[in-house]
Amino acid sequence: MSAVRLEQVSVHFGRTVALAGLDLEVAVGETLALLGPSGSGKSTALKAIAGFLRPSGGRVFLGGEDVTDLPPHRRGLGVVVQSYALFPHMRVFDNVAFGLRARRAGRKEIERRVTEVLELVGMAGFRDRYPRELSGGQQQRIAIARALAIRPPVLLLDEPLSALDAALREDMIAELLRLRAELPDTAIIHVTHDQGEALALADRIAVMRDAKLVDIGPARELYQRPPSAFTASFLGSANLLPVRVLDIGADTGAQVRLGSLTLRAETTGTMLAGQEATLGVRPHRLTVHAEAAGGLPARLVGVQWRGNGFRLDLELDGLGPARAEVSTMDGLPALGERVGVTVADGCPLVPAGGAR
Ligand SMILES: Nc1ncnc2c1ncn2[C@@H]1O[C@H](COP(=O)(O)OP(=O)(O)OP(=O)(O)O)[C@@H](O)[C@H]1O
Repeated sequence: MSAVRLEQVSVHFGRTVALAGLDLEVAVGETLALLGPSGSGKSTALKAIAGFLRPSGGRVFLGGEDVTDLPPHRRGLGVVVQSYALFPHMRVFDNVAFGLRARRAGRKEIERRVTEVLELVGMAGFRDRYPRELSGGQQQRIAIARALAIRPPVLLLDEPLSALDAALREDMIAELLRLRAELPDTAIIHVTHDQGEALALADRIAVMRDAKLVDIGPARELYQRPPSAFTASFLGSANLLPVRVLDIGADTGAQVRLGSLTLRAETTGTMLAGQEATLGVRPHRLTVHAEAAGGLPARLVGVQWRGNGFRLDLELDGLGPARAEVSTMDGLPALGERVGVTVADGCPLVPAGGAR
């Protein structure tokens, strides 16, 4: 049985359609990331599951039970939002005990359970502090402990790391991975617009756009073989380059023509020789060099230093803009000059439709 199931859930705010007939199923113990650009409906989907808003249509099931008409506190879920939302006047212990007290748990059970979840998030020594005496990361750990105290079968996380700085976010990703391993029966739905977070944490990723689900699948599969151009560019920032399919091999993939280059490409779905198609080329799969060295002729129109390397904006002759990532600028022509660009073999062909 699934932990969460949405059947054709729609949410309208006046004339805005925030969610358009979403079907979604999350298994017991599974971590699903809801990924998509701002305004795509991720938070709305999460709020419909939590019961914070009532769908205009469709049904929400938890553990097989129809909870569409139940208020949030009767759904028994753990919820963590971006801005910790701890009670400022309560010590850590009382914050974490809140849900248990609301459920009239006994004093001994509260003591045992709060101690247990504070240990789980590595905050056992902080039980007597007030939220203002904690760092952002520590507050977010307490918010997670508070959500887990009632042993919810489903944990809903709405951008829980977005208020944290980059280094802390890395720590918290490691923390959430550890937590996930310790809670094998808890389903987690994690709303994020950060593809790195989704790839690191999720078993499956659901990509949303304009109130709809675009693609859903195992994280690695979606990344390596994106089923749509939108997912290719959103999950991995792929350049979408026009190619012609020259030949399809049984298991060697396809041979494609990109400008003056002939390349080997991975196929998804059915492709036919002679067909026009789109190649999804991630920035690190482009190599940039002097124009005389061959490849696709282009102009270098932007250079950004990113600490661990450079991001290059290119204008490919006749093919449009593309982005590359290189570790060094040594030996590369200067900004504004002509360059040659080569593309690695093995990039995926992306089915037509759903372009950026
Ligand atoms: N309470 C509301 N009243 C009116 N419109 C709303 C309300 N909440 C959300 N919307 C609209 O619904 C759409 C989906 O919003 P939602 O918050 O679900 O997006 P999101 O994908 O979570 O975005 P973000 O990543 O920016 O949080 C947006 O167009 C938004 O403006």
